[in-house]
Amino acid sequence: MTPTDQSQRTAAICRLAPVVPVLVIDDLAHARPLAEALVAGGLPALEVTLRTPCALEAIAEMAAVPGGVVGAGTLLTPDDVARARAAGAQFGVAPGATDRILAACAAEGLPLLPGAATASEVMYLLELGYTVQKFFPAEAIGGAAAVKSIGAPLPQVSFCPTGGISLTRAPDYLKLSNVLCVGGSWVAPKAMMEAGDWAGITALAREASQLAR
Ligand SMILES: O=C(O)C(=O)C[C@H](O)[C@H](O)COP(=O)(O)O
Repeated sequence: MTPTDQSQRTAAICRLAPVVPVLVIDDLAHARPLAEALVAGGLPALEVTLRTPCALEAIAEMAAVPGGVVGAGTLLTPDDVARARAAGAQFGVAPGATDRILAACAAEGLPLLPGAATASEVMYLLELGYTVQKFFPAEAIGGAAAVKSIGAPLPQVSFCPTGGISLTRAPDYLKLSNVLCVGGSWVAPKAMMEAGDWAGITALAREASQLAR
């Protein structure tokens, strides 16, 4: 799968809603109700980070939830890519980009949202054909002002800024012409998951899904 094809696919996924929830799932039993709660609130694209032992099983459970589009985040190795694909991930997200990760996603046919934090990183990925990228860690590297500035010389690249973004920060990004959506963990707080407060998570998702772009 070429980088151009991958970018077309990730652009479509990013356009599904203004926010892609970034999920850290510690308990496999949370996977399905969490996905159902977020989809019900209007956030269909879900990024499950491969940071917990049950993450791959969680992806497999969540992939069966109607209306959801489940991807794997924190892809760090080619093995992560292969296992995410096998679990049913429909897209991948990485905090940065290495040649090994890029090659693995191309070989596995997994559309990747590769991470970039500088103009040089954005340009490198653009040369390869990745026109949709994650801007990470967004708040720490200049926030919406940095995304806007990079868009002046590089308007052909669109971003999903992620990292430290909240409901109140999101609008600054979403009004930019080079932002398709933002990623964030705020819609799935650990305490609400542990309390089984799925209605509360649906309410957070609904609030996020109604952000203007
Ligand atoms: O796991 C990845 O692939 C990452 O690149 C990191 C995540 O995108 C951030 O951890 C988002 O989390 P918040 O900053 O809490 O919204």
